[in-house]
Amino acid sequence: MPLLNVCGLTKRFGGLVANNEIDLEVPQGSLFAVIGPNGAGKTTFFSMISGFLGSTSGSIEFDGRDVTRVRQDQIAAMGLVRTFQLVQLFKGMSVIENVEVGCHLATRGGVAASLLRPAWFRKQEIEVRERAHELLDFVGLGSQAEQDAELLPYGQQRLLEVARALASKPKLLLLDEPAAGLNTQETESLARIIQKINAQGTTVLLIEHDVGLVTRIAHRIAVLDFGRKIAEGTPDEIKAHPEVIAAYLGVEEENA
Ligand SMILES: Nc1ncnc2c1ncn2[C@@H]1O[C@H](COP(=O)(O)OP(=O)(O)OP(=O)(O)O)[C@@H](O)[C@H]1O
Repeated sequence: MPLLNVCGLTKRFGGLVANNEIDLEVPQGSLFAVIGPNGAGKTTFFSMISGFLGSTSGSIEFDGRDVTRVRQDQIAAMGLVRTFQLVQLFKGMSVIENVEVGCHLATRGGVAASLLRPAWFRKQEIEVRERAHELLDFVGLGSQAEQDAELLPYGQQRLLEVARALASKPKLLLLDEPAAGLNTQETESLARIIQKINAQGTTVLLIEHDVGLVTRIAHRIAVLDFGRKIAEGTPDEIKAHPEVIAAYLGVEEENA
């Protein structure tokens, strides 16, 4: 059974069909990518899967449950967590506090516990801090833990966003253009981090513009164009797919 099973997913904005009958099965444990030109419908697709946007028709099943009409906070609590195309960190907080907020989504507590601070709550606070440190080390930001998150260079803010998303221990991590705005070296280190996340058992679905990155790390790739899925396959199959070459890679097909 796939971890995510999308059937006939469609989104209309007035007369515009942003997603048109998209089918997608993301196997448990895979590193899956969705690519496509600007305006192809990638973000719309992600927003529907993560519950930020209602669909016009179609269905979304996650971890064996129909989540088509489930709210985004409930979907996140089930283990489907996304990052955004534009970095969205908590302002006025340190690097580690940003990750701790993510950790708290996966722990018990509430206002009463944070005021009364019973023993179990204090123990939990220590565990949260330890886990936040581990996650910062994991993405290579361990030495910047106490720094103001807003003062991090852009590439590191993106890594912090990934660490925060991991803090809630997602089953499926959706990464929306994680390499946007990164230089070659930062993209390489991000690629290694995404592979490590996947190797540790988290299923990853990413949207990317950087075809080079995607074909290097993804197990399977789906291609959107004008709201339709025009191809799906392994990186080698996608690189050789005539419709993808014509629509996306912008290169003339050989012998055409
Ligand atoms: N809220 C909205 N209202 C109206 N049209 C929208 C809305 N959101 C997206 N669209 C349109 O739907 C189409 C798909 O947009 P979407 O942002 O999903 O594409 P994308 O592949 O993510 O593009 P990009 O790579 O530029 O982010 C575009 O034509 C866009 O203008």
